[in-house]
Amino acid sequence: MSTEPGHTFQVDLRGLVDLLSHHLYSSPKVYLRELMQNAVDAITARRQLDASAPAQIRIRTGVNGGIQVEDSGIGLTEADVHTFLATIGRSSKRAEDGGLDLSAARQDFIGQFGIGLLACFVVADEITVVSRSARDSNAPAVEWRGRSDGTYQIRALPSGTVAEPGTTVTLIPRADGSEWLEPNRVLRLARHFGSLLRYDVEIVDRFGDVSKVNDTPAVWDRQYGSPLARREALAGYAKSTFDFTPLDTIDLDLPLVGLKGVAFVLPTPVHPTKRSGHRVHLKGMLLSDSAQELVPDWAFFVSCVVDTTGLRPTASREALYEDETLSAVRDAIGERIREWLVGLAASDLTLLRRFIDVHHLAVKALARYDDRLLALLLPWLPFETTDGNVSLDEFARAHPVVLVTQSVEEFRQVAPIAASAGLGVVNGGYVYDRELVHRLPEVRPGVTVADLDPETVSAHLDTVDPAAELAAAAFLARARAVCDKFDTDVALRSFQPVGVPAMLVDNREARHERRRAELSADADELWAGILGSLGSSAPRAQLIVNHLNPLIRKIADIPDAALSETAIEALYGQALLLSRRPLRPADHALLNRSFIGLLEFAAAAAGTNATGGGTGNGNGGNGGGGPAGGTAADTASDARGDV
Ligand SMILES: Nc1ncnc2c1ncn2[C@@H]1O[C@H](COP(=O)(O)OP(=O)(O)OP(=O)(O)O)[C@@H](O)[C@H]1O
Repeated sequence: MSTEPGHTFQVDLRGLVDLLSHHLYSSPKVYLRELMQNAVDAITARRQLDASAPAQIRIRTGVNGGIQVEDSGIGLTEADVHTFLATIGRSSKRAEDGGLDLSAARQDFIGQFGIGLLACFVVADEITVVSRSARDSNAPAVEWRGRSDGTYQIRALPSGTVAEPGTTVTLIPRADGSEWLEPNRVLRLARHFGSLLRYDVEIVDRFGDVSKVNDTPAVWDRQYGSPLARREALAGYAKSTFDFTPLDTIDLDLPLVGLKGVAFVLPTPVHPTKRSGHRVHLKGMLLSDSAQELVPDWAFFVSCVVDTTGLRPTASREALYEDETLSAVRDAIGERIREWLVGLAASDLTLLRRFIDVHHLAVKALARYDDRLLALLLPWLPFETTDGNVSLDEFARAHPVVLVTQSVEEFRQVAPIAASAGLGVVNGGYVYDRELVHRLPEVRPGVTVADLDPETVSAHLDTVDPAAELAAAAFLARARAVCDKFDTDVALRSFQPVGVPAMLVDNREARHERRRAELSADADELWAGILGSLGSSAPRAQLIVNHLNPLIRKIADIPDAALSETAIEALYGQALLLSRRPLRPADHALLNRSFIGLLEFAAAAAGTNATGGGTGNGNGGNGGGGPAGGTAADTASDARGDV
């Protein structure tokens, strides 16, 4: 068997550069980060040989329209250049075997992938590296000239050309890259990425003027005259960096991953789904100003800025690599934020109240998963209740039985009536609220929490005396017959406010049950069977008619059956509208029918009055023109057909 000769992959560098520029990096600006990072790493490497070696990084702008980055780092021999610089994917900063096991990347270096220099081809057609090694003092200085088409030249320089070990990288811009190398832009970018770099970087323009890049030590590491001065400095930093003055600042310090920084508590509410961006520096270099993975989801009320040595970047170096370390860091930062909240509850109630005012939604989201926080903060959280917007503790003191609605509309409709009957109701319709209120007894034993159901409301409303109930018997029987069609019971009660003629109390379970029954009626045999087997005996809705309401008293006295039925349908329809629940087609038909029916009666009564019939209320008898004789009812049923 003959063996085919082996071949080597060819790499089209232009294609690779396009790939990086358009898909790996978010912007061409990263070229400067890569250059600064290589310079810092080179100095780190040299200092490992000689702790007193100079640490200078100088960026010269306006050099033939491009830039020059000089460092006093470890430098490269000709062999190093071939091995590391001219081989894509090879890096001197990984384990000795050069493998891609990222966990083996040496702790001290920022780079590790061996592709960073390629980012320079996004803005430059040609990169020149002149270097002299600090490892081998006899090795000549070397010049490498690489082009974006993948070709490079290398030559040894005459001795004496480069006085000191170190490296100088020169970029000459591409036609479409010059804006990124323009002096002011370079200064801004260098400060953006390099403010916390551990070695000083300076920018020298073509007039020789020098600007500083670093802004170290980090604002959280500086010495201040007093805690107040520190607080103010941190607040000033948040203002200039994030454009807000924080409610408070939480120090972050996780020595195991060399992480230090601060979490700023946002002064305004944010939507729980909108996660704030965090500024993450890796060994001083800014990795991202919008990293989201750093804190747990629930902590959406902070924006952090941190510098860490222990986390790893993705290859684009614009996000954090998701691994166990990152997950542990996230948990630890979460724990720190939780401790801060616990601390507030113990020692700074004013700030806690301000925090809860702004972020109660966040805290509610958090308390669902965290029993300790639940115990600590649930009593402080505000809820919409029949006593107004109050904390649960305050509410539970006034109401040993806390009733909670399942929806906002249920609360809107029932709350005033329940309140006047002495019931304490919490609006459970907002996100998390019902779940949290139900957990109150865990925190405050002795308090009872129950869902508000139709029976509870009607049981707390005043019953009417037997004589009045008897007098209304005919009306009630008719009302029950009418409402039975809508799976609704009818009860007569006295309640406040007097102005409400009737209310419909219902719950979601009952509504689902009715919906299921409707579907099962319309479905074919198989589905009807399945839906039928899902059925349960959910409570029926209840139309509670207010005996104190003057209109009800009048309606109860209407002798005419058709008008009385239309009036009952109208009452039901109005209560339905007040309940603000979604209307079904049958509900629309009912509203239409009763409205048109009432208009018919009103028009007929007006006609009777105008012709001088003199029958008083115009709906009392079956006499000529009276609507009850059939006209209105017929029209109403016509209307039913139209819908
Ligand atoms: N200023 C410099 N001084 C000394 N060596 C350098 C310098 N710049 C680059 N190198 C060498 O070239 C190699 C490749 O650099 P490159 O920026 O492409 O990748 P890297 O820094 O190793 O990893 P990353 O892709 O994560 O940046 C480096 O590993 C290093 O050995």
